[in-house]
Amino acid sequence: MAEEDEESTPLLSELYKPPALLPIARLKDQLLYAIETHPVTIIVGETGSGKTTQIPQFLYHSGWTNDGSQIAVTQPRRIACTSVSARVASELETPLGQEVGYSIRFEDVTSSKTRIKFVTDGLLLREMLVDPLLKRYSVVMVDEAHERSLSSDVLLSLLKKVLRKRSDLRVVVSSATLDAERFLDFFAPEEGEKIHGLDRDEYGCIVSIEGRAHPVDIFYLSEPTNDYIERAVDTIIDIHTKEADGDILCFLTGREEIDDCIDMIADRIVDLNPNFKNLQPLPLYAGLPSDQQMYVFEKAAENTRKVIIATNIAEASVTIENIVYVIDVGYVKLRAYDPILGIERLNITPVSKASATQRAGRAGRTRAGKCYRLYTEEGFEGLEDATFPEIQRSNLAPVLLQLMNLGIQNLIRFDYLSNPPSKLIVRALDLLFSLGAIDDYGRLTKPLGTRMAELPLEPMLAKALLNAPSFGCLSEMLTIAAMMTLQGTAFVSHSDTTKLLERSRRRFAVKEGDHITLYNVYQSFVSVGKKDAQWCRDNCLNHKAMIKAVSVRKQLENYLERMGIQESALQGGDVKRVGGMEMGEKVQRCLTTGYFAQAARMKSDGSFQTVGGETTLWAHPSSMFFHRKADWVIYHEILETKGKVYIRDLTTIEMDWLTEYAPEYYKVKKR
Ligand SMILES: Nc1ncnc2c1ncn2[C@@H]1O[C@H](COP(=O)(O)OP(=O)(O)OP(=O)(O)O)[C@@H](O)[C@H]1O
Repeated sequence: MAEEDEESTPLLSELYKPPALLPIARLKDQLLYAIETHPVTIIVGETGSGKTTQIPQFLYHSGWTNDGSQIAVTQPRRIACTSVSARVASELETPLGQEVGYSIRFEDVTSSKTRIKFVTDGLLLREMLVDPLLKRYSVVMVDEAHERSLSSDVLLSLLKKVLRKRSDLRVVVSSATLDAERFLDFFAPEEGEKIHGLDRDEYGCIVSIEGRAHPVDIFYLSEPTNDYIERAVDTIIDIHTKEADGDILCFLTGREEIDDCIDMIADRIVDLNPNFKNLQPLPLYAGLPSDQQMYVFEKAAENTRKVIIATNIAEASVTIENIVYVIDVGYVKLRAYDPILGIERLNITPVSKASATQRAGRAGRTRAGKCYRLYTEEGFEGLEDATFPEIQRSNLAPVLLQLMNLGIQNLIRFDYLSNPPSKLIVRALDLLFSLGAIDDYGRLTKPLGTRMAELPLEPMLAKALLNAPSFGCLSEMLTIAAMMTLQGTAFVSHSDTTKLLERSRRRFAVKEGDHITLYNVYQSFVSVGKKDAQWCRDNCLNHKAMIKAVSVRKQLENYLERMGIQESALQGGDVKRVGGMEMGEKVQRCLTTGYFAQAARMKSDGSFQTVGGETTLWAHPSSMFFHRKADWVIYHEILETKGKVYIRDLTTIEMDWLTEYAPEYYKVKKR
């Protein structure tokens, strides 16, 4: 740290005693020295050694924020930001949002006092649009870098550039695997080069932390299983009936499996001896509204054992108190984007060793634990070391748009940690070009391209929203965009309320499709005064999610206002339904200008066919066109799961609009 801070640091630093049991406590001075003397420090430590919660506090107490700067700690997932920031705030005995805060898309719980900020890696990338050198931060810690999320990979590349311009910035990369050398090598100056007077050996260092909070015993199957859900249920019941107290965390791959597993547990509880009926299953997956995600952190009722059935969102950084038993089925659902067909596939894939280690690490955090791997030890040895980088299997359009807005022109030769396949880059550039975000020379257009990059929405939705004033439907599109950011969490669905949910969906439905239906949901919510939780329950709506939509809509409106985009219709308070042809058609046309590349036509059997006819698609069960007839539609999302390609959020359109709003795109397609 700078010399003028030194007088105040010893005092502060001595005041702070990290939890004595944590292995990282022994390395505090070594760590602080490493960070002070090297621009880049790579931390390799066992799970639970204290990296995420302690390093930011060490830095805070030793003066890295004395001049008003902040420490950013990035996480690949929102749930890690919210839960770990709450933990660090409580260790520092300060209310969340004061000295310690978090920032995730559309939710900023920080203040002018905030010094330690947990932030999703994607959001920190966005911050760079307004603060390209990240000047407000003295240290950026990229946590869970081994997960190789798309945003954290791109962030590392940009941090490498920023470090060359800022000799005062420190980057800490925390990784759970032995990939440390690779990260170090990525940042280091070339052989013979010096940056800020430092050569290759002086520029970065690796600090390893041995040991963990409490031991975890690992158990394997002697024979592989061919039904891991059933095996997981057996294991849960075995633990519950035979093992000492302590909650259970079981990793499955997705929501459907989680729902099945919870149903199977419920069936099994019926047959259990009355002494063992005290088992409380709780789901945890990304699509669950955030207040429901938070239930898993609450204490179980007295004499009750919690069993949390989760996807890999609970895999890293989070600590759920009292988890003693972890069950790992050994699989994860990974997204893989097909650049030829433009489809995202959700493939069930074996986990990597790094993931398996992280999963086991969710036990043994507050006491000794056990991890049951539902595969053999040989199976474990055969796993890949680390997860395949997301940048090599994603739709890159959103991130490339942001990179271009940061002034990075040559996206092919950009300094990636792992190069994305050129097909992915080409597909993304094609899409951005057809949306009008880039010109013939691959430069961002002004103002459309830059505005699309600035809006925190994916490019097609951003384009439709920006086009709304010209159709006279800005107010409606703002609402629709806000509702789309809820990603399907507006309606609450439990298997026991399916019928009720269908009835409620029908109440809001209009023939134009899902987008305007969501608009009607929002308008009805506003018309009952926004506060009525009972009204939401009666309509199978999630009250918290609806409140969020109101806040998101306001934030989007502010973005547009800053861009000078307003519309007289924006007075608010208009609760008239937009089912009538006139406004409906405006919205349909406006959506077509953003989503023309995702158009399909319904066939007589109820399936859909893409424009080129290459792929058969099915309306997702959450869409009104799961049951109803349509002709041409545009859709928001396309996902293949278990060999079937689903489209979500559909709106009907006229075929002619495709050539009217995207003549170039459809000319090329016909050839
Ligand atoms: N919410 C919490 N409640 C109780 N103890 C906690 C909580 N959060 C953290 N801890 C304690 O602090 C330890 C270190 O947690 P931390 O998240 O800093 O570890 P880490 O090294 O970053 O691990 P990982 O890479 O697995 O996230 C835990 O093992 C646990 O003992």
